[in-house]
Amino acid sequence: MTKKRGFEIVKKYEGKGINLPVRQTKNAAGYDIESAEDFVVPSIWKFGFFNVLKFILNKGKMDNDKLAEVQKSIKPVLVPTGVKAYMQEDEVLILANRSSNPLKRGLAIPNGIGVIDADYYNNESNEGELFVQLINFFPIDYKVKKGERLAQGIFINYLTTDEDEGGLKKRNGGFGSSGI
Ligand SMILES: O=c1ccn([C@H]2C[C@H](O)[C@@H](COP(=O)(O)OP(=O)(O)OP(=O)(O)O)O2)c(=O)[nH]1
Ligand SMILES: [Mg+2]
Repeated sequence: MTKKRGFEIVKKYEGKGINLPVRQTKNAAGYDIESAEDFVVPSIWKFGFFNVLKFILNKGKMDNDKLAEVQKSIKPVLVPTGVKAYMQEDEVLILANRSSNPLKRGLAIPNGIGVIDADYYNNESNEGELFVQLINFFPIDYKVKKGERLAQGIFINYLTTDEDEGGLKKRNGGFGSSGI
């Protein structure tokens, strides 16, 4: 069988009990993607609240170091999955949240959806490992268990405009690797 699309375990997590994503029901669109580790998604309030309050009381003025500290405390986390996805050149894997996540766990994907490009697979910086970007808007930290299903991956085709042959850059990572 020629390989068209699928998931593989990245080298770093070989032999570490990672499950490849599966669909739960016959016609489910999404392959459920699990956390590769126990992981804490800190509440955005826990560390940020008092700093934000100070910021407001200070009428929006804050020195750069303090501001960096505030932003860091509210930053989303990248949960490792231990898996990478291969697909055809005209395909993309969409990482969508599970609808139960905001309701039951306060977990949201702040980038809306994750876009996993076909050329992310086996990139030289992280081998193409998928990461789920999350924030926790509930007031207490959320403890993710290894193997907990956090997001779902949906493979789709994408279209390109006339005479577009693609960019010239080589993908060597994610999360801003192509520049500002
Ligand atoms: O939720 C996500 C979103 C992205 N990625 C990886 C795969 C994707 O191919 C790469 C780049 O994503 P995107 O193009 O959305 O982010 P960017 O900020 O534009 O980064 P880059 O400059 O690397 O393209 O990061 C993930 O692992 N999870
Ligand atoms: Mg990009």
